[in-house]
Amino acid sequence: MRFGSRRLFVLASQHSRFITRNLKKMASDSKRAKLTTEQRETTLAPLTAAGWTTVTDRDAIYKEYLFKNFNQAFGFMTRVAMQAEKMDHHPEWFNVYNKVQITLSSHDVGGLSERDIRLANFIETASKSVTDQ
Ligand SMILES: C[C@H](O)[C@H](O)[C@H]1CNC2=NC(N)=NC(=O)C2=N1
Repeated sequence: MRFGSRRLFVLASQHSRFITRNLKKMASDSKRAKLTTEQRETTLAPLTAAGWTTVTDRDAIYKEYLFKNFNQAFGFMTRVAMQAEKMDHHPEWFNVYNKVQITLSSHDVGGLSERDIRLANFIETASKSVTDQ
């Protein structure tokens, strides 16, 4: 079978779009999937060291933050809320005065995913930036 250069160009372009689409799909699928055992070992270790614990009755992580007062707690929550909206990934949380209790889990996959790890790491940074003031 012989192809003219125009036909070859069209085929190459289609192929390249096909590859790009599949790579993107694979990347978003893995972000949406539950964490593998190996991912849990590497990504949860630093969070555990920072005080996050795994929840006993479900596949989720939890941490309680204590701030100086309500203003500081709510400032922290505001930062987290804006990031959560940006990520379309939202915490389960409870606040009384200076206390914020946070549970993270991906409802769509029924457990921990990369999005929980990313949000937890953001939350760690946000808590530090608020208490540093
Ligand atoms: C419709 C909307 O995109 C979904 O409900 C999003 C919103 N935020 C979410 N947050 C969390 N933690 N898990 C989800 O599965 C989830 N899904």
